[in-house]
Amino acid sequence: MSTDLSDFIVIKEGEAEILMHTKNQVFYNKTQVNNRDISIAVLRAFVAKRKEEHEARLSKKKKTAPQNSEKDVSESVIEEASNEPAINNGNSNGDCVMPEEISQDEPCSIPEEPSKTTEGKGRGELKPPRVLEALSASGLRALRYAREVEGIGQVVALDNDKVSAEACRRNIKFNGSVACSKVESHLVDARVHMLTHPKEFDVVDLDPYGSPSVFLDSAIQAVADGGMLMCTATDMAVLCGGNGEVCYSKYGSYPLRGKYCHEMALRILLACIESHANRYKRYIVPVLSFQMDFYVRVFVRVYSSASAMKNTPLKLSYVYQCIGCDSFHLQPIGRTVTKNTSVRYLPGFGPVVPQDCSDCGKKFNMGGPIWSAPIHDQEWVTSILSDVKSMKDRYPAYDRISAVLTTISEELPDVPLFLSLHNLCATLKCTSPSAVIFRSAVINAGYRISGTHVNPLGLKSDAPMDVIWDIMRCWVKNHPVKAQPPDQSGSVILAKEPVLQANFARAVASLSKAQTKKVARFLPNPERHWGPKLRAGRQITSKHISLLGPEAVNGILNQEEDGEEHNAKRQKTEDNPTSS
Ligand SMILES: C[S@@+](CC[C@H](N)C(=O)[O-])C[C@H]1O[C@@H](n2cnc3c(N)ncnc32)[C@H](O)[C@@H]1O
Ligand SMILES: [Zn+2]
Repeated sequence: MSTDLSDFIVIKEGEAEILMHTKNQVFYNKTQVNNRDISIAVLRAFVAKRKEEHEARLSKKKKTAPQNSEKDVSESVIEEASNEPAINNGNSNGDCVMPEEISQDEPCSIPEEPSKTTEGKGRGELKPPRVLEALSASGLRALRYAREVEGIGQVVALDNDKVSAEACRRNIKFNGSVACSKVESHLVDARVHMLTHPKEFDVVDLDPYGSPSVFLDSAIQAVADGGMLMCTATDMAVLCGGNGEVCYSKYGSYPLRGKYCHEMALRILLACIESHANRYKRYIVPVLSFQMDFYVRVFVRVYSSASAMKNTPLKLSYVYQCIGCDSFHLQPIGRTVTKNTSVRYLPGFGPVVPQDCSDCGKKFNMGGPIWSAPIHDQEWVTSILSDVKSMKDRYPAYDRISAVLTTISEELPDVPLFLSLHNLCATLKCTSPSAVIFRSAVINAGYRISGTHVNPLGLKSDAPMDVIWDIMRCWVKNHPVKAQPPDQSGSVILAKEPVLQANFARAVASLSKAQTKKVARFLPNPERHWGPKLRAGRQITSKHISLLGPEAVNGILNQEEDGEEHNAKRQKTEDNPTSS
């Protein structure tokens, strides 16, 4: 089958160009440029960090074993040859080639037999990191990694859909010699490939339709020690509590429908990845986790250690969420007792809340377990952000990703979930203090407070709930509310006298650094229909409209109508858009 180029349009993102069939048989979502840009930024940081760690290991080894001969050192530690890519992948990617006939079995690249590990012992070299793009569709992401990330090794792109794998191969050829030498495409079930290549990839990227849950067990086994798993989940309705039991069956956690649900989604995904890691005596360390547009994405490093794994229960908690007011409380799963030098691992003390909420008297829902340890490594975040700022032109979604990374860099790292000032005020039926006034009162009471990247109105604080309610009681004393029925949560809360006298005087730290400098932290979507896309080749049904919302579906309809046929049913949908 030869390729007629008039059937294709060329899409360029970053350094990569892909050929998209006008019939749109292969998945491509322009919205995910944010996702791909951040992934490239993290990948760049990973390449640098890995090299740094390797050098530190080398010099430590040299210091602790001065008696060793040079030869011993080179043989007993992982040595470094060159972190340069096999072929310079800067802008000299070679000319684009026209796709010729591509047979299914013909490999596009001419990869040599990949080495089993990239940090080989005794051969004196740190090889460039190997990347697995397990669910690659058109190969756009794999191509961007190969062309844009200096020091990257082989990029293996998988897809179990024949048309997608063919498109990927075509796109590899289309991107020239560097792409051809670095990216290889396989038509295979990603789970089989990952299970049969244990610990062979320094980076595994999962970017599925919907939930990644079925891929996690194999993916966690394919990551090399110290490697990184990157994982997207777009099934936000599941992760955010639409059907708690479905979330439990996929991820092993119950979601709650609080304002913080998107952060909870991130933490459920992390807890789930950790549980898969633990099955293989491994554990994760999150580097960056974010929620954007219609999905969550996490970047975690994966290590093996049976003893470090014992700490997992200390990093997980259940969440009690009051059904009457906005109070929530974390119930850690485990605790430790240290005696002299020995540490005992024990179940957590509980319950951390009484049967009825001590603020409003109502019952609690219990969600989780969630990952309650930090979801980002702030050192990584700072370095990624400054790196992104130093090469603005290389990130098509620079404005959006720098805004998100800025907000993340200011999040309190050790405070899971957040409060919504609007919800607190809705409970009390009072007018809202400004965020600056509320933040000031919290800081003046001796606690910390920050924003959150998932919600412009969310506030993270280490102040206990009784302090938060005391601040609100004091606010209401100066801004009285109309009398409400006595059994309402707000009335119960306001019936108590505050123990703490809130001080609303403006505190210096009440604005974040970004706010002070007027740096953008939340940006609107760049265009309409900035949302999820249907699976490639799918027909649109009313189920899609209810799942994705008419806005997203209308985007697809519009695209199709621009191209070709449209039927009356679709037209009808478009005539009656409602906001999603
Ligand atoms: C959301 S798309 C990937 C998009 C791509 N990562 C990007 O950035 O443009 C998901 C892809 O996973 C593929 N897929 C689904 N199940 C798979 C499996 N078990 N093994 C390999 N590929 C699979 C689908 O065919 C589809 O092309
Ligand atoms: Zn309550």
